[in-house]
Amino acid sequence: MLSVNEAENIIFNLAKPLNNYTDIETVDLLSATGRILASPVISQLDFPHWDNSAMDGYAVIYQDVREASEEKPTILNIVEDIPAGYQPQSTIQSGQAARIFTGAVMVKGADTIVMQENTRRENDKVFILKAPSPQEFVRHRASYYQAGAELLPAGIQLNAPEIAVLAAAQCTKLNVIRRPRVAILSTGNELITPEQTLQPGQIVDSNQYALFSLIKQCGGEPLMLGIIKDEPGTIKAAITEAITKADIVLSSGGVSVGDYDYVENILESLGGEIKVPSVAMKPGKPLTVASFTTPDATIYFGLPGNPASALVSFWRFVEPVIKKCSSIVEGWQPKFIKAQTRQDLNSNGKRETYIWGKLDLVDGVNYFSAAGGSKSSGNLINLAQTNALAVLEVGKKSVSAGEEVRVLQVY
Ligand SMILES: Nc1nc2c(c(=O)[nH]1)N[C@H]1C(S)=C(S)[C@@H](COP(=O)(O)OP(=O)(O)OC[C@H]3O[C@@H](n4cnc5c(N)ncnc54)[C@H](O)[C@@H]3O)O[C@H]1N2
Ligand code: MOO
Ligand SMILES: [Mg+2]
Repeated sequence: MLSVNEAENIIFNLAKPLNNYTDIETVDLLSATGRILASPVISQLDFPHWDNSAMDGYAVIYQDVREASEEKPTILNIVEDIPAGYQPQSTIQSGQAARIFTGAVMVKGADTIVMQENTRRENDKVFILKAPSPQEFVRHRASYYQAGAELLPAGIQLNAPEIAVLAAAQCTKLNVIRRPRVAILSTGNELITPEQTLQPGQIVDSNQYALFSLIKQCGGEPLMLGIIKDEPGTIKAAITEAITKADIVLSSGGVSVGDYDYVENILESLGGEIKVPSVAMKPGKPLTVASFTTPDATIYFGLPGNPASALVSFWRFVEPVIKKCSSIVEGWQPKFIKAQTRQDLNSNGKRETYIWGKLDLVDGVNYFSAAGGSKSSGNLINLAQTNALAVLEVGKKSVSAGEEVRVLQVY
């Protein structure tokens, strides 16, 4: 059986970023949050656009006020009032100043701003009570960014700071990478939808919902193909549809060794190359990964049916693949951190074990608290309100409370 690291190498290498030229769409700025920029943005505007004042105060010539003090103020004549948004008309001469406000355009002739608190006003005269430093509180044109340089590179995710930059640069239409299309199908004769009436022996298809939500949260476009009966012909037809429509396909169930576990054989019969037949991890052992030579080089994940196994497999392997396919340049890899466990954690030591729980940051220390209740991979109830998975590598049978453990952050 492949180790988690071996499986990870194979799976992450299968994932190819979507194409920055052909796999793009144009979106409005207000729809761009979370999207991945397809091409670099260059602005023809300098930032700041003009020399301007960082304070409410007076625009002066430094040489005039360099000796100013409370005892010996420099007295200047005010020749103009400059609010923000106004284009100054005068040129300051020695002995003169202009009243100016934060963000207002710097007046010609002046080179320094004296903040209001260091002045006293008498009619059209200002008394400078404290010498400023040269060029103090002047925000110089192009000191933040020079027109023509790269403002934002391709491959970054657009979040609030980038949206602000794009708004300021008046970029209202953006080329972003299309979302990777991820098909989901649930296999199982026992499955019903959440709307149907439960009959004895049936199980509600929660995996389809969990996967839909996970795909959305990591930037993919989910395509729900529904519940598929455990019949080879039906599964084959559904998988055929899924691999033609999607970049990535996720099925759940039917990958173990039972009489109704058909997925692996069907993948092979459709020309899929089984890259990962199972993984030495708990939960998630029967994870089956195949690649197809469809035009989109579809990657197929046969996730185990047990709800916790499906989610853990998703967080460990599928989420990074969706993010890498989305063409994000940095940060698609899983995020592991060190934390102190609040309880003893146990494993049989045979497979890399993932224990779901909650990560808290208290006074700069990360603490991991394992979820209470049954650790069965059939128990989805105690997955609620968890945000992390503690990892016990093969051979590690326990970590005691207070000791350090490696943790995969999933939210
Ligand atoms: N003899 C063995 N039996 C099992 C082994 C093994 O090595 N030898 N592995 C076990 C492990 S580990 C897992 S995980 C499961 C995986 O089973 P499958 O992927 O084949 O999944 P199913 O048999 O179809 O279902 C398992 C379980 O999960 C429920 N399920 C399935 N789909 C959904 C869904 N969409 N939403 C909610 N719940 C779902 C299903 O009803 C079953 O209870 O195999 C072990 N067996
Ligand atoms: O992988 Mo199964 O995943 O242990 O329940
Ligand atoms: Mg099974």
